Amino acid sequence: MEQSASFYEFVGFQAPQVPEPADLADLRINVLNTAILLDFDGTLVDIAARPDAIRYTPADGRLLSSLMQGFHGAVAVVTGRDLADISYYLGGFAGTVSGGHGAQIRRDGEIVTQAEFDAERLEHIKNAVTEFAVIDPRVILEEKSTGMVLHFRQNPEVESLVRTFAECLLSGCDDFELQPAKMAFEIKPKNISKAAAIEQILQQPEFAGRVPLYAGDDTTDETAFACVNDMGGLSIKIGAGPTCAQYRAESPAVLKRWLSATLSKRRN
Ligand SMILES: O=P(O)(O)OC[C@H]1O[C@H](O[C@H]2O[C@H](CO)[C@@H](O)[C@H](O)[C@H]2O)[C@H](O)[C@@H](O)[C@@H]1O
Repeated sequence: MEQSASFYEFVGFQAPQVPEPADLADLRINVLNTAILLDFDGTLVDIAARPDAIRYTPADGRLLSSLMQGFHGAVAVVTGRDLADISYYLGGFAGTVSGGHGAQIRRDGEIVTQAEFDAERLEHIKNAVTEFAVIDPRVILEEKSTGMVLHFRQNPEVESLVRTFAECLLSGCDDFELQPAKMAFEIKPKNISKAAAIEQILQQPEFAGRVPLYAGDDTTDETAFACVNDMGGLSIKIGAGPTCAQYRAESPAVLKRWLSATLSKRRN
């Protein structure tokens, strides 16, 4: 039975504590039997003012290429971004990419998974959201092939208004749901998740039999952490906040330094 903190305060005990993740600096992995699965925003790149203002540098591209080489192709980027959008940033990255919070998977340049949903319903949702943003331009819209995001980073005061609007729009809707994100609310198909995408990716020959390591920064990454934890894998939370991940890194820069150092140690 779940007990709230006030129950424990009432009876004079402390609520059970989730263990604090260990420092990433203490983690050593074997490149020969580990698969690398990386979230994108807030994990590989720093969070920016707008979705199109991130800085994905040539050094980031080189790191992914080195990881592909070092981990023999067992490297995937698993992001909430639309596949078309993330492909633009990742350019020539040859590894597996999942977009739309698990709705899409691209492997060897081919889309091997595309979530099914009511396309007509999504069109109506997109139209309504677009009208909302015309009436209240304090939100920035991000259109995806599987959904829509309402960003309010520039105007945090509209958060509850945006939430109420989106909740009303989706009330009684069987196939789409609201997903809170960092300074944004996302409308996405139900029954898709990064965890399901990870399970599918791990069946690919390059990944099969390897210990999955997943790094992410957001509440949307918690299902992925739980998934790899259950498989006996490794999970890394980037930044602050409650998490079920086993390790924590302060920032994308710390994670990238650790990944580079892991590759260098392999060569020595
Ligand atoms: O799964 P991720 O790769 O972490 O993607 C999650 C969402 O990231 C993006 O939005 C977030 O990052 C933006 C750029 O730093 C920031 O401006 C925004 O406030 C954040 O919510 C992206 O735009 C979304 O599509 C992703 O779902």
